[in-house]
Amino acid sequence: MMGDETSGLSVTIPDGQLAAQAAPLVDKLVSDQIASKLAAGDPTLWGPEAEPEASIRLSWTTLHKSSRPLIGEIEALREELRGEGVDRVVLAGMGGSSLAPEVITRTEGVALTVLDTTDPGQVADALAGDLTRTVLVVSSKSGGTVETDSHRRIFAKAFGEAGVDAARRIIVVTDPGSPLAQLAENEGYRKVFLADPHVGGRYSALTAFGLVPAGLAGADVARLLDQAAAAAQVLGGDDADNPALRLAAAWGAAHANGAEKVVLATTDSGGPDSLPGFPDWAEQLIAESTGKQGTGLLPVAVESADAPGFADAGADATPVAVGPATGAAKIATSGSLGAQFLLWEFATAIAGRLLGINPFDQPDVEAAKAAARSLLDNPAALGGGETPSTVDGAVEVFAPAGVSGEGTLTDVLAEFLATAPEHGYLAVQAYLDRLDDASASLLRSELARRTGLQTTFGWGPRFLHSTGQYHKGGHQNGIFLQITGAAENDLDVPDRPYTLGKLQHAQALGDGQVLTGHGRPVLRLHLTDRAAGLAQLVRAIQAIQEVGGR
Ligand SMILES: O=P(O)(O)OC[C@H]1O[C@](O)(CO)[C@@H](O)[C@@H]1O
Repeated sequence: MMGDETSGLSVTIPDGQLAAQAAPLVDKLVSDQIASKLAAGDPTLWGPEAEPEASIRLSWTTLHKSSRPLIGEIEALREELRGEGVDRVVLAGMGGSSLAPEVITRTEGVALTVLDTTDPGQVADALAGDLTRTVLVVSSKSGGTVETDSHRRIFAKAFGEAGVDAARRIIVVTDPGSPLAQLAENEGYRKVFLADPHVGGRYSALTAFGLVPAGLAGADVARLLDQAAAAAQVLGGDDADNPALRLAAAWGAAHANGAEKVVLATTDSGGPDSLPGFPDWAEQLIAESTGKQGTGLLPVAVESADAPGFADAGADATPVAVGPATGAAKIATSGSLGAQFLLWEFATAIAGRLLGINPFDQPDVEAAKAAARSLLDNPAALGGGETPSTVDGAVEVFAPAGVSGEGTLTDVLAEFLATAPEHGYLAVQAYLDRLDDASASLLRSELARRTGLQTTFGWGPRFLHSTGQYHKGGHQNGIFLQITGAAENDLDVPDRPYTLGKLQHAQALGDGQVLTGHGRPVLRLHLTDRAAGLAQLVRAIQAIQEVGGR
C-alpha cells in the first residue's frame, strides 16, 4: 500500500538571468513531451546511437512500483538476522552499488559500514568489528568488480577464522546471470537478491542495490518508495513547473554559457530535510552520465554553502543547493530523499539529451581498470622502479612532464597548480583510508581557496566509479593531484596473487597512466608516513603565495 507522502519537491532558480535562459529550454522540453516520454520508457530520446543502450536502461522510472515486493523480503531477513543476534551490516560495493545505501542510512541516522576502498587499513578496521554479529552484503551489478570480489574473499576467510559460517553471513545483490549470482549458488550463500537488469548502476538507488543494505541496516525503505511514488506523479508531467525539467534546463543553459561545473552543497544541515552525503551520490549520477565525448557537467561536491567553490563560484560554475536556497546558490532543490533521488535521475537523463550524449553508458571507465590489471600482471612495473624527483620529509614527489618537481613541497605544488588552464579544475584524488586519513579531505577547501580553481576531492578507488568517467571523457581541462600512502599492514586477498595494498597502488598508477595518456598533468605525492605527510601537505599548501599569477 502507498503511504500518504507528498513529494514536497521543488526546484527554484534564484538567479534571474539563469532562470530567464532556462525558460525557453523548459518550454521546448514541455512541447516535445520529454517528461512523459521518459516516464513511459521511450528509448529514442537520446538519438539513434544511444537507443539500443537506452532501451535496456529505463526501468528506473517505475521502481517505486516494481521494487515494492522487495520490502517484505528485506524486513523478513532483517528480523531473522536480528533474531540470531546479527545486527551489524557491512556493505561491499562500489559506485552505484554503495553510494545510495550510504546516503539513505546517513539520512536516517542508521549504522552501515561501507567498504568501497582497497585501503588495507580501512578494510582491516571493518574486519576488527564483532564478526559474530556481522552480515556482509556483497553488491555488484556486473558481479565482476575487483574491489568487491576482494572484500568478499577477505571476509569469507575472516568469518571462517572467527568460527562463523560464512555462507550464512553473506547476502548477495547482483543482476541475474552474473558470475556473482553463479558463485553465490555454488557457495550456498544465504540469500541472493536479483536486481532489475534494466537499470544501470547509478540509477539503481531504488532497486535492491539501494534498498537491501539500507533496509537490513534498519532504514525505513518502504517510506523511501512512498516518497518516490509521490514524486513520480510530478516528474512525468509535461508541465513548465515540472522540477526535473527546470533543473535540467538550468544545467543546460548554464553549460551553454560555459559553466560546465555544478557545485553541490547540502544546505539544510541538521534540519528536517537534511540529506547528508547526497552530493556524493549525485556526483556519480551526473559525472558518469554526462562526462563523455569531451563534454559534460562536472559535479563538485563541497562542504557547505560557505565553502570555497560555492560561495565564490566564478563564471565556469553553477552553485546548486540541496536544500534551502542560501548564499550564492543559483539553483536549489528540495524534497524528501526518495523524491530527490528520482528528481535528479530525471534531470540528469534530460540534461543528457540537452548535451547530446548518451546518459546510460560509461565508455571511459574500463580504461583505468585495464591499466590497473596490466600493472598487477607485471609486478615489476608496480614496485619501486620510479625515482621521485624530490623527497621532502614524509612526501615523495612524482612530477608530470613539464613540471620540474624540484624544490620544497610548496614550490612543487605552486609549479604544478600553475599548469591549470583558465577555468580549468583541480581534482584531488586520495588513495588513502577515508576514516583514519579523513583529514586529507580538508585539502580540497585549502586548495580551492588558494587557487580559485573549482576543486574536486575523491577517495581512490571510490571516485573511479564516480567522477572517474568525467575526468577521462568530459571537458579536458583538469589537472590531477594524486595522493598515495604507505600501507603499514597490508592484507592478502585470498587466492589472488596480490595484496590489497598492491591493488590500491596499481589502481592509482593505472588511472594516472590513463589520465596522462589523455594529456592531463598528474602530480603524485606519496606519503611514506601518512599522518606526518598529510600535516606537511596542509602546511605546504598554506605557504603557497601565488599560483600562476592568480
Ligand atoms: O555494481 P558493479 O558492477 O560492481 O559496478 C560498480 C560501479 O562500477 C561502475 O561500473 C563504474 O566503474 C559504475 O557504473 C558502477 O556503479
